[in-house]
Amino acid sequence: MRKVVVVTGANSGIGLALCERLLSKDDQIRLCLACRNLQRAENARMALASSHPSADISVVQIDVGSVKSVLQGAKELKERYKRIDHLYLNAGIMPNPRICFKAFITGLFSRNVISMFATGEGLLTQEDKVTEDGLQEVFETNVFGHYILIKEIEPLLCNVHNPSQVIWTSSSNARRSAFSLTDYQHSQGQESYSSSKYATDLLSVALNKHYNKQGMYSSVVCPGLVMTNLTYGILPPFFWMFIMPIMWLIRLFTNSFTISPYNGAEALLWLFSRKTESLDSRAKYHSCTSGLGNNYVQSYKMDVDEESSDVLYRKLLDLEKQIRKKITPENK
Ligand SMILES: NC(=O)C1=CN([C@@H]2O[C@H](COP(=O)(O)OP(=O)(O)OC[C@H]3O[C@@H](n4cnc5c(N)ncnc54)[C@H](OP(=O)(O)O)[C@@H]3O)[C@@H](O)[C@H]2O)C=CC1
Ligand SMILES: CC(C)CCC[C@@H](C)[C@H]1CC[C@H]2C3=C(CC[C@]12C)[C@@]1(C)CCC(=O)C[C@@H]1CC3
Repeated sequence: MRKVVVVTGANSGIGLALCERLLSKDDQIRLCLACRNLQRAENARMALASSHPSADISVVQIDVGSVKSVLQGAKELKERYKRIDHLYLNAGIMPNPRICFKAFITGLFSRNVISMFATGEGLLTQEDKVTEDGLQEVFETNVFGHYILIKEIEPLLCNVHNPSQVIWTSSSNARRSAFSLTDYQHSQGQESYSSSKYATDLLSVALNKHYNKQGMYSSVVCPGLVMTNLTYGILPPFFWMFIMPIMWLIRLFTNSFTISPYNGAEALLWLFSRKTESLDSRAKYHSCTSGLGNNYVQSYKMDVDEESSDVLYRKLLDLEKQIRKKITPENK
């Protein structure tokens, strides 16, 4: 049976590099690019098809920042496939990022300098906004839209005899102190990205608790620091090009400067061939690149506790109910 792989945010950056690497590994897969912009998705599909002419690559329109769009996209997936073997939840945003240069300079002369480069902790703030669904945009895009997608295509993912994998692109920037269960959408603070990635980590643990017995396994990946449209929103491309020699130098001290989308996709690709039984529910699988440019995967225990993960999951179930009522009032 040909494996079905769905990737959100597949038209650029890490998502696109993952698709390219998946097809190079196994061009018998049925690959579906789940993207919000059909033109960008079609361009990506054509680029992938030109290097893998015999591959089965299709597109589905899903804007994870809109529940209506997720419901419509999920309906199309259910019409098209009987099951989904690997669902990569990769789409993500970091809107209006700002660097705190004071924290950067202070960090440079502190003993936490390596960890600062690896996680970006305390260096960035973002400006969030409210979507048409009435949710915080970063939370809806990075977490809730994907959560609804899983719920909608649950029958395609849950099979005890043939388990499926859900793989989240999280981040080393996920931080417990940026997240609060009383403000899990992060409407109050300025670190919505960090908060959303921590929520991803908590949600993945909860999904394993609720779905492993039904044949669905969730894992979390950190791709490292990668040059993509997301990082070009933090500093312009010419600046990153200019400091590239410094980045290679920093790579001698931290393996998290993966830099290219190809390298960043390492752990995502690695998980593709893992047996579900061998996965650790609480591990974050990191793409790593050594000073000499060699790629490998390292797993670290996540800073999550079961109670917080349960509480968040219950809050998401409640929010799901509310949103579904709002969108389809006849179901009241
Ligand atoms: N770059 C880095 O250093 C790191 C990135 N990550 C994570 O990796 C993931 C991929 O990001 P990256 O490749 O870096 O950045 P890109 O901006 O290149 O890719 C993000 C992808 O997500 C898509 N996307 C954004 N919003 C939506 C939406 N509402 N609905 C559907 N798709 C959407 C984008 O589509 P469109 O082209 O239409 O905008 C794009 O395809 C993200 O989750 C990010 O948080 C994690 C750690 C480090
Ligand atoms: C000399 C240069 C390397 C200076 C760059 C300073 C900062 C802009 C960067 C240092 C660590 C970076 C980092 C990210 C963004 C850019 C930095 C803060 C991320 C937060 C990007 C998105 C992620 O998901 C994780 C990254 C961690 C490291």
